[in-house]
Amino acid sequence: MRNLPPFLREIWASSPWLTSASLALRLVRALMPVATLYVGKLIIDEAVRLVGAHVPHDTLSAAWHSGELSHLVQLLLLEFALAIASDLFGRMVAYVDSVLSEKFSNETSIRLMEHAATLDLEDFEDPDLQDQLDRARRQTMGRMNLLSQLFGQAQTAITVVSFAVGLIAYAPWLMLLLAIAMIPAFVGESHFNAINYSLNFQWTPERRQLDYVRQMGASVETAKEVKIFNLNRFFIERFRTLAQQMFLANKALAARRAFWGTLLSALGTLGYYAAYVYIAWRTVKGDFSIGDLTFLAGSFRQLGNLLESLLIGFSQVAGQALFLEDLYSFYDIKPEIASKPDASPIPKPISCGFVFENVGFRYPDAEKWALRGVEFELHAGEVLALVGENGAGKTTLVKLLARLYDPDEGRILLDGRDLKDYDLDDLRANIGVIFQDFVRYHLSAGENIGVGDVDDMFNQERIAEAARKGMADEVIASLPNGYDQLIGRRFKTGVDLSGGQWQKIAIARAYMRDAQVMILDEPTAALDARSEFEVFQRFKDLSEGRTAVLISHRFSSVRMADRILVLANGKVEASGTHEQLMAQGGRYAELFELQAAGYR
Ligand SMILES: Nc1ncnc2c1ncn2[C@@H]1O[C@H](COP(=O)(O)OP(=O)(O)OP(=O)(O)O)[C@@H](O)[C@H]1O
Repeated sequence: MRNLPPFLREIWASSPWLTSASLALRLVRALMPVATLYVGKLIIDEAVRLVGAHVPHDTLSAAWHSGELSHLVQLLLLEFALAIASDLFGRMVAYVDSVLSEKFSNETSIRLMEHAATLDLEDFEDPDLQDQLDRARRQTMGRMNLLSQLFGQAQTAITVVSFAVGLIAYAPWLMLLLAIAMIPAFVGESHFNAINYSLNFQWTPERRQLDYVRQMGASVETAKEVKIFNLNRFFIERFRTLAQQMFLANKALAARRAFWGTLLSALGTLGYYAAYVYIAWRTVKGDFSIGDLTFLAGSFRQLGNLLESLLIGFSQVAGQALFLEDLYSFYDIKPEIASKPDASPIPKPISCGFVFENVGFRYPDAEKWALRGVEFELHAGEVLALVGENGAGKTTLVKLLARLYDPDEGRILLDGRDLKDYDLDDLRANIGVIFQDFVRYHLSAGENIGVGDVDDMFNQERIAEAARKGMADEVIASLPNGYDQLIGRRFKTGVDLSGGQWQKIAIARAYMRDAQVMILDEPTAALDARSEFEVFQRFKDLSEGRTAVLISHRFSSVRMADRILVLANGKVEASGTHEQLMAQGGRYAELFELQAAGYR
């Protein structure tokens, strides 16, 4: 329940106007049932009175002209107006609620995205966080009816009070009977809600797996391989097994809930009929009029239903509010990698470069150090190549440079100051990295390059310039709509590119950034030999005055670098120019020879 106040505050913040309108409409609507029923009682009493008053009733016109019917007609008109107004208000409430819910849900989604953007890469790689994010994401969709439900509860509560006031006037202790009869149903509902939540919570990893399997089984990204390896049946089988377990657990709960729900609500019904018997008896005795009987019986029936729905609704609201926990605990996660309050801007230009001092880093929950005792300098203005076998730690080193992670041991200096002292956004703005698993944005070709510098995203000249540098200009020239061509096959008008063409676009994106430090992490693996040669030739030329890091397994490219760092098992094993390393005859020479031999 403690999540409800912030929830209500957010609803209010998303639109004070709509929230007030919804509440005001509901308040009026809440009083209508009792008014309608009371007018009904007056109608019956009046009709009964007229029966005894011997109104001429041979024809309607005779009765009408006697003037005796006018009060009855007024009452009937009032009842009619109430019925129309009640319907109208009901529809207005539904309209306002749906607009408000939509607005609230959009704003929650935006807030979720904004918060997710502040989190560390480490957080994203944590399966627990992914579970939480998954549940939080569902909240934005699923909590829309919580709003209506919550407001509906307030409305019902007002109606209940209005009925109760009427009833207490006639028979106070009957109210008590009714309330007591409802309690077991309420307790039962609350109990099952709690179980339902914990079941949902427990099953989050499985549900994510289900989503994953479903996506793998039927998505454009996987279709090729799924067909070739005939994986359909494998995925379907896995889905079936997982889904079946969840289905059985949910089914068992639903069955228990239905059984106990029926039993406990029968108690409520018993209370109602006990009261009915009592009212009927008092009417027969002459304490109540026929109108009173209908009013009381109607009030009782409605009050009973309302109390039940209020109590059940209350426990449902409580159940739904439990789910808000996920949303708010997601908001509570704070990133560890952030700028210090007095962070400095990145020096322009960088004069000395980066120094790694005894740097060690271990991925969360990993036993093995990805990097340990790493010491080297990356001088300003040099082109440094990183080589090493798979898993040696090359990409990790680059991630530390861009502060996607912070070292667990040692420190990284930039121009003599710890990297943590600099402004994080400014650091990232000064580093252009293209990772080996770069993103293929299903946007236009121009936007794919433009995202390298979002502030200048629509500057056609700069985009064309970056495309030229990254050799993407030829790719784009061949597209039907040039820079405006949607690429990727997710959307209908999209045109897909070859692996190498995507890479050229990604490289152009890095040039778009125009950063002081350029990093290419194996971006050329899919390029043909000629393109790769050219990319590196240009990379070296265009890196004039910039600091550049290049990761590649192709030694023909690596040898162009000013200096080469050989990484092995998370350590720097050797460094020097191509010639020096060849002369040393270590791992570098060995790998180089291996590759060269393949070409002879
Ligand atoms: N996100 C991650 N979470 C946990 N461990 C990781 C993660 N990324 C990499 N590792 C581990 O860290 C070590 C270094 O990985 P890294 O990606 O830096 O290697 P690499 O030299 O770039 O390899 P490759 O040539 O295959 O790209 C590996 O042992 C790898 O298993």
